[in-house]
Amino acid sequence: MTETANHTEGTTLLASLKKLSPQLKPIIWPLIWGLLSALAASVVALMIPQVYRVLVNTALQPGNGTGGLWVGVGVVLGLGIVEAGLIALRRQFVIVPATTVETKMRTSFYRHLQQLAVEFHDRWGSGQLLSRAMSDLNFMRRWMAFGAIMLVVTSLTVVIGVSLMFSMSWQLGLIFMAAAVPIVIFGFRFRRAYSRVSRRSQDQAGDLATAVEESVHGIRVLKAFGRGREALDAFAEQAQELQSTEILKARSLAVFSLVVTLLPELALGAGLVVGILLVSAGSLDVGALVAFFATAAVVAGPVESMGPLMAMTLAAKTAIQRHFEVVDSVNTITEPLVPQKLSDVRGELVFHNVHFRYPDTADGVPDVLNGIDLTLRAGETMALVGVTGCGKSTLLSLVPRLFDVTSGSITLDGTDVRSLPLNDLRSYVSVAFEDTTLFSNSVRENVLLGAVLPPALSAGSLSADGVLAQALDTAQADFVHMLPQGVDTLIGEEGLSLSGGQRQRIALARAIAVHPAVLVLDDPLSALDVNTEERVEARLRKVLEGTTTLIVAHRPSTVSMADRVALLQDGRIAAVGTHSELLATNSHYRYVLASLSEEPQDLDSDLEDDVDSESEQKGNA
Ligand SMILES: Nc1ncnc2c1ncn2[C@@H]1O[C@H](COP(=O)(O)OP(=O)(O)OP(=O)(O)O)[C@@H](O)[C@H]1O
Repeated sequence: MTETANHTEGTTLLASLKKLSPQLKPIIWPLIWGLLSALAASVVALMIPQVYRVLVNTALQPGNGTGGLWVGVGVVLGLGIVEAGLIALRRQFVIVPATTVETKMRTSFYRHLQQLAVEFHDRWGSGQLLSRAMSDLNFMRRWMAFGAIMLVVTSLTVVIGVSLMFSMSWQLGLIFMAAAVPIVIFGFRFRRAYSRVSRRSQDQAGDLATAVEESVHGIRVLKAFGRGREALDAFAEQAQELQSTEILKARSLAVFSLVVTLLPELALGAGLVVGILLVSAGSLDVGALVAFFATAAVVAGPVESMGPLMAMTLAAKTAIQRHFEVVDSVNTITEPLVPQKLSDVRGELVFHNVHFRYPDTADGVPDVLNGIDLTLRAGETMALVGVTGCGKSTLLSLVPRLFDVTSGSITLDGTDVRSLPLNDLRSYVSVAFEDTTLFSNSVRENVLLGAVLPPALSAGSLSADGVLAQALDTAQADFVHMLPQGVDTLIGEEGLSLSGGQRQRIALARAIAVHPAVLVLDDPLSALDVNTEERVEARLRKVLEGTTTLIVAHRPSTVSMADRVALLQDGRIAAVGTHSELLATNSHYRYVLASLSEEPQDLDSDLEDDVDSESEQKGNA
C-alpha cells in the first residue's frame, strides 16, 4: 500500500505561507528589495504615458518648437532604460536567496526522509517522495522568486494604474472598472476549481513517477514474465489520466485568461467611443485621452498576467502542502530522552516478552511476535529457524530498531536498546539482509559504508584498506579484484551488474566491515552455493569470534554453523538448543528442517570456481 494524497483541501494560502515563514524569514529582505525593484519598474512604466500627455498637450501643439519634443523623447528613453534596469535588479536580488532556500529545504527534506521510520517508507510510494523532493520544491522556488513578487506588483500596478486612469477621466475609469466586477467573481470560482485540479495533477505526477521507478527497478521480472505489455498499458492509462487532468487545468486557466483579457478590452472599446464623445464635447483634452489609453496599455499587461500568476500561486500552495505532509510526518523511531552509553559492549542480547504487530494489521489478527523470550550469550552464534512468514525477519528488524517493539523490551548488555542513542546502537549492531541493496558507488565505498575508519580507529587497528581486504576475504568476495577497476569499480544501480550471490557477498562484507558487537544476518547466504557458503561460514566463525550473531537460516548448512538454534513458532520461541538436541527432541524442528529449500545455485560463483581452478592449473603447469 502506498500513501498518495493526504488532501488538505481548505488550507488557505495564508496558512501555507505561515508554514513556509521560517524558511522565508532569513531571505525576507532580499525578497522585499526584489519586490520594491519590481514595483519601481512598474511605476516607471506608468510614468511614460504621463510624458505622452504632456507631449501631446504642449510640445505637439502648433507653434511650439521641437526642443520640447526632444526633451520628451529623451525622458521616455531614460524611463525605459531605468525600467529595464530595475527588472534586472529584481532578478539579482532574489535569485541566490530563493535557490538557497530551495537547496536547504531539499536537504532537510532528504534528512527527514532518512530519519523517518521504515514503517513510513512502507506506506509511501517512492515517486511521491521523488516528486515532492524535486518538482514541488522547484515550484516553490519559482513562486518565491517570481510568482509571489509579481502577484503583489501586478496587483499594485493595476490599482495605481486604474487610479491614474480615474484621475484623467472618472467616466472612462468607471467603464474600465465595470469589467473588474465579473473578473473578481470569476476569479473566486477559478481559484477553487484550479486548486483542486492542481492538487490532483501533482499527485498523479507523483504516482506516475512511482510507476516508472517500480518498473525500472523490476525490469527483469517484467521481462522474464513477459509482462512488459501489461505494464505499458497500465502506465499509458495512468499517463492518460494525468493528461486529462493537465488538459482540464490548462482549459480552466485558458478560460480565466480569456475573461481577464477580453473584458478589459471590451471596456476599452466602449471607453474609446465615450472618450471621443467627451473630447468633442470639450470635457476631456486630447492629451488626457491619449494618456488614458497609454496607461490602459500598461495596465493590460499585468491584468493579462493575473491568470498565470494565480495558477502559479495555487500550484505553489499545493506544493507547500505536499512538502509539509512529509516534513510534518512524525518519526516513530525516536532518540531516547535520557540516552545511556555503553562503555564496553560485550554483546549479550536478550528479548524480554517481546510483542510486535505491524501498524496496519487488522483487528483480531494476533501479533506477529507474541511474547518472545530469548537470550543470546555474548559472543554466541544463534540460528533462528521457523516456517516461512512466521516472523523471523520481523524479529531481526527489532534489534537495530528498524521497528520498535509493541510491548516488552530488547536489551543489549542489560540496557534497553531504546535507551541507546540511535547512532551508537547502529554501530553496535550490524545487519545484512537477504535482499541486498548496493549503492551507485565503488565496491570500496559500498563495503566501508558503516565502518569506523582511521583516525577514529585506535592504534594497532586495521587501516581502511585492511578492513576492506579482511571483510571481502571473510565474505568470499575476492571476485571484486577481477572487476575492471578492482575495488574501485562502480557497482550498484548505475554501475556494473552483479549476480545475486555476488551482491550478497558484498552486502555481507559491508556488515562485517563494521566490526560490530552484534551481527544480525537475515539469510544473507541464500544465493550462495554450498561450497562458497561453507567457505564463508568457516571465515565468519574465525573473524566473528566474540561477535554475537543472530542468523536466520533457511538451510541445514547455515544451521550447523550456529552454537545454538532458536525455533520460532506461532510468534514465540518454541525451543532453544543445539542443532542435534532439537533434531532429537522436537518434531516441529524436524518438520521445518525437512521443508527448508534446496540449495540454490550461484552460477557466477561456479564460474569463479572454474576460473580459479583454471588459473591454478595454469599456475601449476
Ligand atoms: N512491512 C510489513 N507490514 C505489514 N506486515 C508485514 C510487513 N512485513 C512483514 N509483514 C507480515 O509479517 C509476517 C512475518 O513476516 P516476516 O517477513 O517477518 O516472516 P519471515 O519468517 O521472515 O518469512 P520468510 O521466511 O518467508 O522470510 C508475515 O505475515 C508478513 O506478511
